[in-house]
Amino acid sequence: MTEELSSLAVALHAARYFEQAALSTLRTLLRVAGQALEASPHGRRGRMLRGVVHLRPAEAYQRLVALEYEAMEHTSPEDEALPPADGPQVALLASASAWRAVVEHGCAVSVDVGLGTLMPHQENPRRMAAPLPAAASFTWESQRRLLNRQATHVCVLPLRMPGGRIDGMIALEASCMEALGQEFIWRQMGPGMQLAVDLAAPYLTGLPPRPGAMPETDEYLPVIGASTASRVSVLRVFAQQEETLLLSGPTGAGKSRLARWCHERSPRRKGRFESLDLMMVPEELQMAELFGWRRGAFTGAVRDNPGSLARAEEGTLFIDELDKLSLKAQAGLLRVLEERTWRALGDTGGEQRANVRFIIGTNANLLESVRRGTFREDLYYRINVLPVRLPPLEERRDEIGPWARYMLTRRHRETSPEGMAHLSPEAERLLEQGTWPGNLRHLDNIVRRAYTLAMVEQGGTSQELALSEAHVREALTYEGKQQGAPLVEAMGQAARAFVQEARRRQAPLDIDLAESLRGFVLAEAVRQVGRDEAFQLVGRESLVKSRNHQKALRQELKKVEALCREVGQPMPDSVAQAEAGEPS
Ligand SMILES: Nc1ncnc2c1ncn2[C@@H]1O[C@H](COP(=O)(O)OP(=O)(O)OP(=O)(O)O)[C@@H](O)[C@H]1O
Repeated sequence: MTEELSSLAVALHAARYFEQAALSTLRTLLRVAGQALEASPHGRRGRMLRGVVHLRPAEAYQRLVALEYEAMEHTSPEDEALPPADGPQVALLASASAWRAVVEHGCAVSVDVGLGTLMPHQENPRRMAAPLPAAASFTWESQRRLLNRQATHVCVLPLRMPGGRIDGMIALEASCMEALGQEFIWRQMGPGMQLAVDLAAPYLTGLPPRPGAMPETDEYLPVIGASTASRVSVLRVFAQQEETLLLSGPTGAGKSRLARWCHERSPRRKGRFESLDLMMVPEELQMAELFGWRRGAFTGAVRDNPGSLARAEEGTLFIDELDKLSLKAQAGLLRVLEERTWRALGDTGGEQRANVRFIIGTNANLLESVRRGTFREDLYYRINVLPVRLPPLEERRDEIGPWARYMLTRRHRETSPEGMAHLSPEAERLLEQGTWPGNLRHLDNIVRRAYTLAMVEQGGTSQELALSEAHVREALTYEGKQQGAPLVEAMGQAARAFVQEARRRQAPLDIDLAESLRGFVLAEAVRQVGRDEAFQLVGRESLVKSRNHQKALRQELKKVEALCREVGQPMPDSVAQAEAGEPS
């Protein structure tokens, strides 16, 4: 092993790209494991299959590299013609349960696929005293997928960073039917292999990806910048899988479109792509929207309705803004994900089987929601199988220009299908320097507004259109004015309503009751983002830190209550919910 480690150190030192470091590491691990297997009692019947490096810092996939044991001798780390990062071989991913296990235990884990067990190697695991119970964490899908590719035993080693953070894992797969249910070779190999992985970890996380051919663009993903290229390569692999894909990223970053792109590249592309945006569905209707209903299931259900799940049968269901799912509907979704069966509301017949691939979108930090108790931990782990984070536009500035040009052409073709639109270099530069809190949606809005200004200037019709810096500048200025206007106007309206009410009444309406506006604002913020975030949103994070925000909320809501009492109106729903402490 010492010799292997020193040649690995030399190879890592020479590596310029992540892929080279990954292949050198896999080659070392597979060679050492292959020799150990040969020398073991299973040597005659067992064989090594492959290794896969998964780089997933901060809970999101960045890169993948796989190496088949058989192909090992034909590739060399010095070879510039490295295997494609998104070749079919990488599609053979290790189990999500294995990821959870290495993160929870902080050490290597042996997987016995036949038994469905995950055994941490260390006697004194980081979090749990006992090995993860098989049924609780190792799913039948993982088991089936591994067995389909002959893998009976898997060793998963964490990519540990200084300080204990785990930024990925390396999975080694072997086939040995005879050893099903038995201690395999991994445990005695573990410490040596972990040393190799610890040696490689800084290179794997620090080296840039190999600059290669950019992934192809298409109508669903018309722009791919250098910074998103490696994510797109990973997504190309994930699109082919059946497991749940979790797309996170800020609002307007393009998650819905990317979900559609994945569907179009999946074996389910002939089926439907169904989208359910939970932001648009009130909590009490979420179960109904998801599962559909039978006539008479509830007041107002006058006819059957199939629901999103049934509509997506044989296709893909994209559930956006998942953090808005109520705890009750979370339980329902978990059941479908685990058992693949469901029943429409009010249906007295048998359960239906779901043949659907799920893609989940969220701009919230779900792990944080788990900590706050508003999102189920078991559901989180069930959907965190193939997580990919879409960065904000700020982190992919190289894409701003190409996106703006694409959006301009797209807008122009809506009016002049044969027309040509041109974005001046100065206009492009101005856009590139801008800040885009609303990401691609925001950029699209500005381009559309600048386009309208240019059109007006050019008399309303033009086959050839030139968008100048002045148009973009004006569109941006207009935006500044627009942003503040609705708020000021709405406050004015509230003031008018207050005065009108005071005039209408026989008794005066005390102006101090106008302070209840603060309560309305807080209740609305709680409804939109939850209690802790609501206080941060309105600049009162210090109250959250000192844990005084519940009390402050109660005080503000009391003023709303006083106003409602005074004018003889019931409390609005958002206020009543915030008061009842219901999660938003
Ligand atoms: N692939 C794409 N092709 C064309 N336009 C796109 C694409 N991706 C994003 N856009 C533009 O950005 C806008 C936002 O994209 P999208 O709805 O996919 O973002 P999102 O991350 O799902 O946002 P939210 O979290 O608010 O639902 C689109 O309306 C469109 O203008």
